[in-house]
Amino acid sequence: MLQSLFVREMVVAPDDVPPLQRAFSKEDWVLLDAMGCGPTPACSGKFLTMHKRRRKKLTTRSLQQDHAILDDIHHGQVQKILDRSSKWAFNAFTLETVAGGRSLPVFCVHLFHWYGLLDYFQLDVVHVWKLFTLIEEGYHSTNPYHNSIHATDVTQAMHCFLQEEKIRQHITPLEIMASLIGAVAHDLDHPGVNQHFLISTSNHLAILYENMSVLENHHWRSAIGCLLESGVADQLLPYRSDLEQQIRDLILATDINRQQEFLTKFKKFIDEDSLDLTKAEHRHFILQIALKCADISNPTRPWDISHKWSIKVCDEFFRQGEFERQLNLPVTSICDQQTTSVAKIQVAQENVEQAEEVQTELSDDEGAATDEEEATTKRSSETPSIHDFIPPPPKEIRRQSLAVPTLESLGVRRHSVPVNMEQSLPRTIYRRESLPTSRGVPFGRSPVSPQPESRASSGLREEDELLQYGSQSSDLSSSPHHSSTAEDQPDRPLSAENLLPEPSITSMTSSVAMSRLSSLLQGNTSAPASKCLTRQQTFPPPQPYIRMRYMSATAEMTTCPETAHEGDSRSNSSHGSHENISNSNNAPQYTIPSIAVLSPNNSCPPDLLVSEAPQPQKSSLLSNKRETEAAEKRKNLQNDPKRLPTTSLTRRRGSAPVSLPLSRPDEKTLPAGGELMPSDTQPLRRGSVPIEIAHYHTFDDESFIEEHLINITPVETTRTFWQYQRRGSAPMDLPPVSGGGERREQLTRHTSLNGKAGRRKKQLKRRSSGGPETVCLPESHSELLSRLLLQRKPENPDMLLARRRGSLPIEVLTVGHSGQLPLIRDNYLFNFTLLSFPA
Ligand SMILES: Nc1ncnc2c1ncn2[C@@H]1O[C@@H]2COP(=O)(O)O[C@H]2[C@H]1O
Ligand SMILES: [Zn+2]
Repeated sequence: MLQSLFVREMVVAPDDVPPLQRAFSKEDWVLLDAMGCGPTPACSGKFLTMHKRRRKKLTTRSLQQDHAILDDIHHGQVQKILDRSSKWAFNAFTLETVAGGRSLPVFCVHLFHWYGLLDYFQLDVVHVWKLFTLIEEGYHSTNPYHNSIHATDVTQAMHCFLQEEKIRQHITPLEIMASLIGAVAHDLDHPGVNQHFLISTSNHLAILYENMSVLENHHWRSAIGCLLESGVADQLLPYRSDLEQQIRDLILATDINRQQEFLTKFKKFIDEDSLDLTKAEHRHFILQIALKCADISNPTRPWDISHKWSIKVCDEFFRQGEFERQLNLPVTSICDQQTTSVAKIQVAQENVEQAEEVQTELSDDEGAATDEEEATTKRSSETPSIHDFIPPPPKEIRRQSLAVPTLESLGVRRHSVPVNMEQSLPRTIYRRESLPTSRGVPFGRSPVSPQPESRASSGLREEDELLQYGSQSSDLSSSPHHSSTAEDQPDRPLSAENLLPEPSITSMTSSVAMSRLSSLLQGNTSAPASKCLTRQQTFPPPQPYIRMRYMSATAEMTTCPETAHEGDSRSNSSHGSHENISNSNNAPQYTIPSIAVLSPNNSCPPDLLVSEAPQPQKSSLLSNKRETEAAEKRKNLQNDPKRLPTTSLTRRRGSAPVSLPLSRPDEKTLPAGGELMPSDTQPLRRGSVPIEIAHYHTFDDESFIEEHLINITPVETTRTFWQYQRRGSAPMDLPPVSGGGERREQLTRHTSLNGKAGRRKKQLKRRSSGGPETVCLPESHSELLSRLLLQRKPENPDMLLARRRGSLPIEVLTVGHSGQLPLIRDNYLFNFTLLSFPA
C-alpha cells in the first residue's frame, strides 16, 4: 500500500537527542498552575467531556489515595516523559494520562522551550500556553482516532524528524515553529469522518471548500484562528504572514488525496539527488513530506502503541461505516466492519518476501530476547502466530468478518510493521533483528545502531516505570492499563460510543429537508444534493467546544475570500480574552440573532438587518393597543430581577439566549460596521433551557408579527403549535418519542468495535452548548420571518420553520460561494435551515 511504502521510505527513528534544557522551570510550573492552566488540570468545566474525566481523576487521586499528588509527583511524571520526548518510543497516551488530559499543550510548550522559540521570538509563555490549550480544545475528544492525542503523537514524530542532521543543520526558527504548529493543528476540529463522507452528505464544509481538501482547509484556518485568539499572532507580527503561509502549506500537504503528487516530486528529488536543504524552497518541501510521514507514522511505533492506534483508527472508520449505513449511503469498504476487520485493514498484501521476512524475524527475535522479555513474551513465543498481533474480539460477539485471521490467510506482516525498521522494539518479536540494517534513511543519513533494550526505551515500559515512579496507590498505578484512554475503563468513559453527546446521525439535516431547501432556494426540485445549502453540523456533533465557533468564525471568516464581519466572530466566541464584555456598557450591544444576516464587509445593508426591519405603522388602534400591551410586558420583564442583563448578550454563547432580539421601535441605531444592534432585548430563552419552558405567545395576526418582527415573548399561555416536549437542542429530525422509539434507537445506537451497542444514556440529552437552538414559529410566522429576512416572498409557501443549530459554526452561513445559490445575494448568506415540523 502506498502509505506503507511511504512510511518505509521516510519514517526513521532518529538518534535520541538529549534535551537542551529542562522543559519547565519550577517557576513555569508555578506560573501555569497559578493561572489555573498548568499541567495539573483546572476544572474549568468549560468542556463537558474532558471536564468530567479530569474531575474524576483529581478527586480519586487527591482525596482518597494520593496526598502527594499535590506535590511534585504529578509534575515529575510529566517531566520524566518530556525528558524522553525525542525518542521514537514516546507514548502520547501515557503523557495524556499523567498530564491529566493536557498532553498537547504540555508537550508543545515544552518543545517551544526546548527549541528556544520562546526566547528567540520573545514569546510570552502564557500566550503560548493559551495557543496550545485552544488547539487541544479544538480537537474532538469523542473521536476515537482524530483527537488531541493524535495531534500530540504527530507533533512528537515531527519533532523527531526535525532532529535529522540534514534538517537540523539548516532549519530556521520560524520553520521549526511552523512545523510544530502545523503538526499539532494538522487535524484541528476533525469531525471524525473523511472528506468523502462530508461530500456525500453535502456537509457545509464540503460546500464551503468546493470538495477540495475540505478537511485540511478547515484545519489550517482553524489553526490560524487559534493563533489569533491566543494573542500569539500579535507577538509575531513581523513573521506572521510567513508563518501562516507555512502552516497553511504544511497542513494542506497532509491531504492524503494529494499523496501521489508529493511522492512523485519526492522521488524525483531522490533520483536526481538534487535536494539542497540550504534552499528554503527545498526545506519547505521536505517539511511537508516530514509532516505527511509523521501523520501516518503510528504503525512504526513500538507495538503496544501502534496497536492501540490501529484499533482507534479502525474504530473511527467503522463508526463512519455505521453512519453511512444508517444514511443509506454506500458503505466505504475500509469502513465496513461487516466485510473487513482491524486485521485486514492493517495487513498489507501478501507476498513471499514478506512472509520470509516474518520467519526470520521470529527466529532472530527469540534469540535476542532478554530474560525479562522472555518472561513477558513467553506465552506468545510458545504459540507464535498472527493472533499475537490481532487480539480476537470477545467471543460472544465475534462475527465472521471479524474472525481471527490465520497466518496463512493473512500470511503477511502487519501493515503497520515496517519491514525495514531497524529499531528494536519491545515485546514485538516480529519486529526485531531481522530488520534490515540499513533503513530507507532520507538524505543519506547513517543508520542508527540498534540500541540495547532498556526499560526506558519502550513505550510500554515507560508506563511501567512511571508506575514505579509515581505513587503505587495512585489511580495510575491502580490501573494496569492506565495509559490507554479511558474507553476500556468503566469509570473513565472516553470512547466515542460512550461519549458521543447526542445521536449524531440525527443531527444531520434530513435529505427531505435538503431537497426542500434546495427547491426553495433554487426553484429547482432536481437540484443536486451537493448544491443544497444546508445548515449542518460538522459530523459527528462536536463536543460542546464553544471554542469551535471561535475558530470557525475567526479563521474562516477572516481568511476566506468571502469574509464575514468580525461581529460574528465575537458573538460566537466563548473566550473572552479579546473583547471586554464588561466594557460593553459604553459600546454598542451586539448580538447575532439565531437567524442571522451577516455582512462580509462590515456593511450590512439596512434592509437585511433585523433591527432595520420595517417599522410598524402606528395609525392602527389595534396595533397601538397591542404594542402597548407588549411594551407593558416587556417592561415587567425588564424589571424582573431574573432577567438577563443586556451586557451578557455581547457574545452569545451556546447556552445564551437564542431568541431574536427585539428592536424598540424608537431605536433604529445601526452601529458602524453594520453589526446587529439590539438596542433592547426581550427576555430571551437560553439555549440550554428547554424550549418548552418558554411558552410562546400565539399570534393570530400577521400584522402584529410584522410589526414586531418576531417578538417571541414568553408568556403564560398554553402551547399551540409545539407538538411535543422537545428540548431546545433536540434534533428536529428525531421523531417524537411516541411511535418513534424504534427509529430513535436505531439512530442512537452505536456499534463499537466489539459489536456491542454502546451505552448512549447521554445521547438524548442535550448538550449545554451543542444542541440546535431553534426559533420555532407557527407556519405563517415562519414564512413571514423568512420573507422579512430575505426580503422576498418565498417561492415555496410550505416553508415551515427556521432554525439554527447552536453548535454549528456560523461561518458556514457567512462564507459561501456567491453566485452558486440564489439565496446568496450581494454576498450575503442567510443562516437558516428549513425543516419539516413533525406532525
Ligand atoms: N494504522 C493505520 N491504519 C490505517 N490507516 C491509518 C493508520 N494510521 C493512519 N491512517 C490513515 O492515514 C490517514 C492520514 O491522515 P489522517 O490523520 O487525516 O487520517 C489517517 C487515517 O485515515
Ligand atoms: Zn492526522
